[in-house]
Amino acid sequence: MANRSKLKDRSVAVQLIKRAQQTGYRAILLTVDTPSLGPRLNEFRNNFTLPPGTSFPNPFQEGVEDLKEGDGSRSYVYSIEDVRLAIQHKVHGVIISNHGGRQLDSVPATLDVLQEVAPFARGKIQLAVDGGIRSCSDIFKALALGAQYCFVGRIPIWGLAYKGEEGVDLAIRILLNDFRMTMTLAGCKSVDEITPDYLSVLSTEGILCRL
Ligand SMILES: Cc1cc2nc3c(=O)[nH]c(=O)nc-3n(C[C@H](O)[C@H](O)[C@H](O)COP(=O)(O)O)c2cc1C
Repeated sequence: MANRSKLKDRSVAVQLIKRAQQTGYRAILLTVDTPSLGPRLNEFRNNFTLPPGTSFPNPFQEGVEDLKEGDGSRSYVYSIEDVRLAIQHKVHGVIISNHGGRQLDSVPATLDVLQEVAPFARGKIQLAVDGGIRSCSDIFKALALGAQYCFVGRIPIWGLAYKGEEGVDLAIRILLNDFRMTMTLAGCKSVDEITPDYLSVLSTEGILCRL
């Protein structure tokens, strides 16, 4: 099979899922919004490449070139419709993510999407969010808007660059300690107490509303 056509071949995905199942994995996480890599100018400017000897061994033996030609047959949206489909197909959870703002310019901030979809998802499916989470108060806002989970990408990477594994551990500990402090200062004794009542939102008309 020509290497480039692999992503279009659904049987490759089926094989991967079967391998994961046989190996004992109990969950899989699917990225549905990368039919092709976006124009990542920062990565181009920084000459971002995988270090020699690193590759994507699961789908391809040969390297990352495969990702440059996408599978346009997979459509995607970034909205309630995604969540509705996920519920319909009995998916356990959705991560609202914009790949850290690296994939498509001008997509909405993930917190704004979360605010839109959370009322629809409540009680039906779990929500996680990432993209632009830089501080403990960002986590607090995400939980207040209705996320059950909040992920970070760059923060552990910065820790890694600073001091390897120890740096990652430090970055996560700082974030968690600060998050506990934010809860204390906001007067929340448990995560369940973090609700939209703690937020003020500026509407598109410039009006400051209490949620
Ligand atoms: C250098 C870098 C490489 C990434 N590679 C992938 C990837 O291969 N697949 C993926 O789904 N997300 C990838 N991401 C996105 C992260 O999983 C995550 O969604 C994002 O970094 C969260 O945003 P934040 O960095 O603002 O916290 C990458 C992010 C960075 C910064």
